[in-house]
Amino acid sequence: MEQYIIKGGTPLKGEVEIGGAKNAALGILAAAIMTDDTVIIENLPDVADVNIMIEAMSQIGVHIEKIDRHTIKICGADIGDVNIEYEYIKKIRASYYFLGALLGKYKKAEVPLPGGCNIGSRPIDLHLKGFKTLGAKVVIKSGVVCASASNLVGQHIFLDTVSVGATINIMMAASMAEGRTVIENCAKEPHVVDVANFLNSMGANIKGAGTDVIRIVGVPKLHGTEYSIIPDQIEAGTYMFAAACTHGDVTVRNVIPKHLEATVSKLLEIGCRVEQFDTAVRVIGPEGSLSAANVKTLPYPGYPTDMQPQIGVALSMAEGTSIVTESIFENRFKYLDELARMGGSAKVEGNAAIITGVKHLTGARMSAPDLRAGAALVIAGLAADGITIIDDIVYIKRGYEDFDAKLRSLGAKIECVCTEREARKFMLKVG
Ligand SMILES: CC(=O)N[C@H]1[C@@H](OP(=O)(O)OP(=O)(O)OC[C@H]2O[C@@H](n3ccc(=O)[nH]c3=O)[C@H](O)[C@@H]2O)O[C@H](CO)[C@@H](O)[C@@H]1O
Ligand SMILES: C=C(OP(=O)(O)O)C(=O)O
Repeated sequence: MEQYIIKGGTPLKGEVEIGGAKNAALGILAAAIMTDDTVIIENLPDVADVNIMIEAMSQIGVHIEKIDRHTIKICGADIGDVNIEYEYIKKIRASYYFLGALLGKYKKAEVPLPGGCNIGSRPIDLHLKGFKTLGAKVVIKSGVVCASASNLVGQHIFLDTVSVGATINIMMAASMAEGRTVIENCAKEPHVVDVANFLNSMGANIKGAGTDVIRIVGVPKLHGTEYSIIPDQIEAGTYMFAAACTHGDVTVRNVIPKHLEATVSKLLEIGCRVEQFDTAVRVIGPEGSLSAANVKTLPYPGYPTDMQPQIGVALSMAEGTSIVTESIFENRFKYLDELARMGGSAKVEGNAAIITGVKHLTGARMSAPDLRAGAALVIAGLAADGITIIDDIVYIKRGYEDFDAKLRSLGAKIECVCTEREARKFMLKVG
C-alpha cells in the first residue's frame, strides 16, 4: 500500500503551478453530457475523483477521448442508460451531479445515493426538493435515487441552507426546463460560477451565479463548447499553508487571487507576509512562531471548510490558543487525533476545536482520515522534526495531482513509497 514518507524541517521555497479545480471539474464533467455535441474541457486536474467520474460517464455510453493529460473530448450523443452504477457512486460524492444533468437532458435519472470522504453526513434533501419543485417525481428505491418527469417546468426555489451541490444540481436541471427558474439563497462558490459559465458556453441562459439569486431561462437544447476550468483555490491554499508552516517562501502560480481572499486574510493574521500578483500569490512564513487566531468555516466568501484542516495544523504550531469552528461538516476534526501523535494539543467540543499551539511537532506514523485532513497531515510532517509516515494516501490522491512531486520541487523531502525497501532507500537519501 502506498504511503508518504517525509523528513520534516526544510522550509519550502520556490514556485508551484496550480491545476484545475477538482470541485468545479466534477460539476462540469456531469454537465458536459447534457449535449449531444462534442465538448472539449481543458485544465482538467488528473486526480482520482475526476478519473472515477470519467469512468462512470463511459459506463453509461459517453464517448471519452483524452487529448492530453489535462484535456478531454466528451460526446454524450450515445448515452444508452440513465442508471449510474453503485461501483462508481460509492467512491465519490459528486456523482450526484449526474442526477441534475440526466434529469435535465432525458427527464430521467437513476443514481445511487452518493459516497465520498467521511467528513460528516452529506444529505441531498435540498437537491431532491429542487427537482420535485421543477416537476420531477423522485423516489428512493434500495438506495437509488430515481427521478423522472414528463416535463420539467421552471419555478421559484428557495434553498433553506446554502448548498453548493444543490445549487449546481438544480441549476443543471433547470437549464433544460421549460420557462424561468429563480433559485434563492444560492451558494456563491467559484465552482458554482464556473459550472454556470460552462453551461452558458453550451447555450444555457443562467444569470446571477456568484450572487445569492440565480435566474435561469430553460432552453430545449445545449450545444458543444470548448472550456477551461478555473484554478483550484484549495490546492493553492494548501501550498500556501505549507509555506507558512515550514517558514518558507512559496509562490502559487496560475491562481485567481480573488478566490483566495479568505485564506490570505488568515495567513496575514497568523503572521505571514503575502504578496499578490495578477495570477499568482506569494506567501512568506514568519521567521519566528506563527500566531494564534480564531477561524470559522462558512460558505464562500467565508473561510472554506476544505481549508479547515490546513489552518488547524498551522494553529497547532502557533503561539497561543486558537478556536476553530467547523460550521459545514460535523466530522472534519479527525486529523487532530492523528496530530496528537506528533505532540499536537487540541480538544474538540461540539463543532469547535480548541487548539493550543506547541513549539515543535515531532514526526510520527499516521493515517490520512480524508482528503483535506490527509493533505494537512502532510503539511504537519513537512514542518515537524524527524520522520513522518502517512498511510491511506489514497484519500489525498482524490484531490491533489502530483502532490509529492510538486512538494519536492519546492525542496520538500517527501516520497511516495510502496515497500519497506523504498522507505529505507528514502531514509538513506535524506540522512
Ligand atoms: C457550503 C460549502 O462550504 N460547501 C462545500 C461542500 O459542498 P457540498 O456540495 O458537498 O456540500 P453542500 O454545500 O451541499 O453542504 C453545505 C451544508 O448544507 C447541508 N445540506 C446540503 C445539501 C442538502 O441537500 N441538505 C443539506 O442539509 C450539508 O449538510 C452542509 O452542512 O463540500 C465541498 C467539498 O468539501 C466544498 O467544495 C464546498 O465548498
Ligand atoms: C471533501 C471534498 O470533496 P467531496 O465533497 O467531493 O467529498 C473536498 O474537496 O475537500
